Amino acid sequence: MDWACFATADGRLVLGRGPFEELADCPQEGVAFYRNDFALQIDKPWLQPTSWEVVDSLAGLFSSQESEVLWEDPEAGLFANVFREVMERIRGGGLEKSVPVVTETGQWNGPPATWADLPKRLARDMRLFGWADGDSGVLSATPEQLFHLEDGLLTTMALAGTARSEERELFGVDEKEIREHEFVAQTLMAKLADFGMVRRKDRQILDLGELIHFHTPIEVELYRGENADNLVRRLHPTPALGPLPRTSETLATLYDWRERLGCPRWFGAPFGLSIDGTFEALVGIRMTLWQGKEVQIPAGCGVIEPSRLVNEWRELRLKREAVKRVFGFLPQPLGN
Ligand SMILES: C=C(O[C@@H]1C=C(C(=O)O)C=C[C@H]1O)C(=O)O
Repeated sequence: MDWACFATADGRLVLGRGPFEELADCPQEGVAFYRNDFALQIDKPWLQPTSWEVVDSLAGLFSSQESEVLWEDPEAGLFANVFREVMERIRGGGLEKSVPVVTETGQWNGPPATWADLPKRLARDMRLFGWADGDSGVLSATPEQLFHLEDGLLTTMALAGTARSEERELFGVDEKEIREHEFVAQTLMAKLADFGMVRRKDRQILDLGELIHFHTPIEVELYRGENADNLVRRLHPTPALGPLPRTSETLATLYDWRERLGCPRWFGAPFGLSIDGTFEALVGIRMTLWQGKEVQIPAGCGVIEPSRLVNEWRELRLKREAVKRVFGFLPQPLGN
């Protein structure tokens, strides 16, 4: 890896430069990035940079140019097949929820010049992270935190349920969206109960400008010191990105659906930073991935029994469009 960046909860953008030392365990001191794939298959996920600094832009990481991208619409038929299989499993009783992912692919000549200023242009609740390795890389502006760990206090969130900002009133009373969200919130509460005293705040609406989500903050006063790797394994994937119930079988079917739909391994995966004795992991969504001339934007949708194919397909497009606007592939709407 050549570089990695992570926007911390207190608003610093930490940029680490390679070569990175790969470690199986979190180092006791200094700064280390945590990178794993969706299936958590990386043996040495901790990456210690040769040097690091706090920056306020990504200038210098990307060559500035007029970016041109030729996007190709994802195939509806492939998604429809997977959607049908998800529904069959749900109706068969072995599954309550899963999260198929559709990836739009394009050919580009490089990132838009605006990427340098991305840190300044993001909505308050979007957190930036990314990395590059030779001619491939990832940049994410994610609204979703897996967890933050500091002084025996773990904070996390349920984030699920999606609509356009204009639909806010109806969204607030939409039973299907509330149910989808509650699956995530209640599963997190149950998983965390072993670790300490769990407190849940009220469900809120998180407004990202173009999209809104239900958001429930959760915090846990830990009974004892917990290891970051164990917590990642315990919590990832939450039902915001993973199956419910989460068993080796439901995970295996999700891996299969993701693979058939061409989902990149980094999508939905945890990415974190250990600094000053705190650790935080974000959930890798709302991202652009690239490899040479190819660029990808994946998006997932939570499917539960009342979900309908056309609505989910629309939600996936909505999420991709929001990502395209954030990353400068589409113009910002007037007024922003
Ligand atoms: C899977 C994504 O987002 C997740 C799924 C959501 C949903 O299904 O409503 C909402 C927020 C995220 O937890 C994505 O952005 O691709």
